[in-house]
Amino acid sequence: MNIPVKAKSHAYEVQIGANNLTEAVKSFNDQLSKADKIIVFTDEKVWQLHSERFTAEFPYPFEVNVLAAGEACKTFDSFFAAHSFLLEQKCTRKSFVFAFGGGAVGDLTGFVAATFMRGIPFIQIPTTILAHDSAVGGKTAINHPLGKNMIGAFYQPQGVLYDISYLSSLPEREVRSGMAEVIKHASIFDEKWLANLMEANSILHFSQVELARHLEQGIRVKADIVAQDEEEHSVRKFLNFGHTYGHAIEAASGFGKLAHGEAVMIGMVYALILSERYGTISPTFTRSFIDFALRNGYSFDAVNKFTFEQLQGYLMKDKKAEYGVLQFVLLKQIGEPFVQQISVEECQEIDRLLRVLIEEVLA
Ligand SMILES: NC(=O)c1ccc[n+]([C@@H]2O[C@H](COP(=O)([O-])OP(=O)(O)OC[C@H]3O[C@@H](n4cnc5c(N)ncnc54)[C@H](O)[C@@H]3O)[C@@H](O)[C@H]2O)c1
Ligand SMILES: O=C(O)C(=O)C[C@@H](O)[C@H](O)[C@H](O)COP(=O)(O)O
Ligand SMILES: [Zn+2]
Repeated sequence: MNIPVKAKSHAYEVQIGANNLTEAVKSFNDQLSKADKIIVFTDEKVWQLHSERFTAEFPYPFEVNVLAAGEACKTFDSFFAAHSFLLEQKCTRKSFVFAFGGGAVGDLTGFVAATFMRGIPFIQIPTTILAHDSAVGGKTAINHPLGKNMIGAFYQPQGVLYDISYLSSLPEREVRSGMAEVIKHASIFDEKWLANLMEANSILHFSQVELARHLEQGIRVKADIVAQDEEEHSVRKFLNFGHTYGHAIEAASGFGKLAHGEAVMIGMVYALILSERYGTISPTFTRSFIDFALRNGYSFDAVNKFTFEQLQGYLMKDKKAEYGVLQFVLLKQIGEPFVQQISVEECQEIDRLLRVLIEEVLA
């Protein structure tokens, strides 16, 4: 199935299927047959698991650059090393880059492609559930120790080739992390979809067919928003639901300690408590959302490792903040997101309420 992403700067497709890698790569034959070099960026875990299969299925000669797994590859050092690799390989503007891995590989590779000789084409080959989100929409970045995704660019891939048969090797923790972004897409888009997820016995053990349905739906939500607002001046902010507090917890923990989706789940609960004050989300719903999260193995322990004061500096670096005032994505109701300015005092009050609620639920 092909899902169009009509971003203003460049329109492309997400080709999603099972065992579709070879065919999907071949669909770029016109461009790839003219490339002077094809480079694949991947990470050490993905390569250890899938190098044999990938090499057999990838229909062109390529050179591979194996990065450190996880957030460790979203650093300035690995960004610089990736550029060195491309230069050593004598890459030019006629070269073509692939990102074969999860969101970390995709974000790093995209930023390298955006900046190498001021921009060369790249294609995303996502291998995680989470990357149904990260591979689409052209946000590329590395982290700065002071904040998440602080150095980056909007740079769209030429295409996204999603062969979900590669997801079967994901450990449960990464399934959980990835499903948090599915829950985010459902929360900002469709009450029935979220209810369906919340009613599932477990969101960690969907069949391939069910999982594909959720991923396709998530990609459609994202593609539709990116088509309206590629560079996050308006509705794209909605895709940041759960990320203001989530990114603060993720950064404070030290990148890679919490998985991105684990942090976003905490951030979504924070945003729901805040939403109770501005719309029709009820405390009962928030409580049922926490129960749903706990049932599926999400943890809120990270919150109590930090004081609000320790999180505040990271919160204030949220990219949506304007003139020193935080903007949160809240829900009027499920499926109806909006952006609200929030004072630091209110932010601190919600942080306190979150801690009380966690204690109550876990008691
Ligand atoms: N650009 C965007 O729009 C966007 C959106 C969401 C998240 N992100 C970013 O994406 C990153 C998180 O993405 P992620 O969770 O995919 O991270 P990841 O790339 O770190 O992958 C998570 C872990 O799973 C392993 N892995 C990957 N594929 C595997 C497979 N098929 N089988 C077994 N193990 C596999 C990786 O080696 C890694 O250890 C964060 O840096 C986040 O900021 C970006
Ligand atoms: O695509 C977007 O826009 C998103 O916000 C998707 C998020 O899931 C993703 O984590 C994104 O990288 C966060 O962006 P940031 O601008 O807050 O760093
Ligand atoms: Zn995210």
